[in-house]
Amino acid sequence: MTPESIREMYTAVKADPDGNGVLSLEEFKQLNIRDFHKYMGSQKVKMSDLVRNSQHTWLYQGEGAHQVMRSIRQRVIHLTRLPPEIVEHSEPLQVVRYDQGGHYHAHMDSGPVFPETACTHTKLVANETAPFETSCRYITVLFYLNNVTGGGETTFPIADNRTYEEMSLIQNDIDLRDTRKHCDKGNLRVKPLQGTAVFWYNYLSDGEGWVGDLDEYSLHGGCLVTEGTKWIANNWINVDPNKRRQLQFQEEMARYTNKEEEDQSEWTVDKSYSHVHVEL
Ligand SMILES: O=C(O)CCC(=O)C(=O)O
Ligand SMILES: [Fe+2]
Repeated sequence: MTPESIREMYTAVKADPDGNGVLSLEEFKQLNIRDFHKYMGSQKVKMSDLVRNSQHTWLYQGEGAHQVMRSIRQRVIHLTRLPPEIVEHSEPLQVVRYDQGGHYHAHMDSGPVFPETACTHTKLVANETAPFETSCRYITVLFYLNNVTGGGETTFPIADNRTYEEMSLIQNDIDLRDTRKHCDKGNLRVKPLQGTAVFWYNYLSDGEGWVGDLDEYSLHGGCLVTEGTKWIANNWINVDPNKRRQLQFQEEMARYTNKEEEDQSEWTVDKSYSHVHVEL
């Protein structure tokens, strides 16, 4: 967005009554979601211009979660052969629904990591300020939850393309990242099949047994759903390419989990005395 289009939007949704160009927390809280939807409708945003056209939610898989959620997590631990604590402290399961006409243009699930980049999952524990942030999704496990009547494949436009250069993604007006128009031209396409999954690494190895640079060949997207509905789920495994920060994060999480267990056992003792009624 340009500064002008932001100002235009603020005026349309009456977001900045004092007109100072900055949206304060108080002004944000006063926002009326209806005004916002009305404004978006009036903008006639083209479907193809949206990076994605889908809905999603998150499902907890940690301790105490439903057995189905726990078993998915266990299977991901076996599949990835990673230390369980790395998987256990990763993001929850993201469940996604695309209706007919839905898509997700080609993208990376995670960003490049420079020395001054923080990972979302470790940034609080690392307690460092950083100008950039990314989700540090080392692995993606994508589950297909249904069979899609038409379209909806997962495309990897440049998978295995050893001669890939960034410019070749857009040639003669053909943008290979456009999953509404050009899925048929990509290098690899996976058809959704209920109960199956695809699994890939978003980062290369650093050659020393740890996470290295972003793997540009992991570019992928969801093709246009031409008929029916598409349901998928994503399990992202977060690892900080900065090993020290990842280990510090794991130690902190272990401390936190142990503390919770201690609190829990105190509570159990309390509970066993709960029938004792003491008159004060
Ligand atoms: O819908 C697909 O097949 C791909 C989904 C995806 O890439 C994502 O959710 O990050
Ligand atoms: Fe993705």
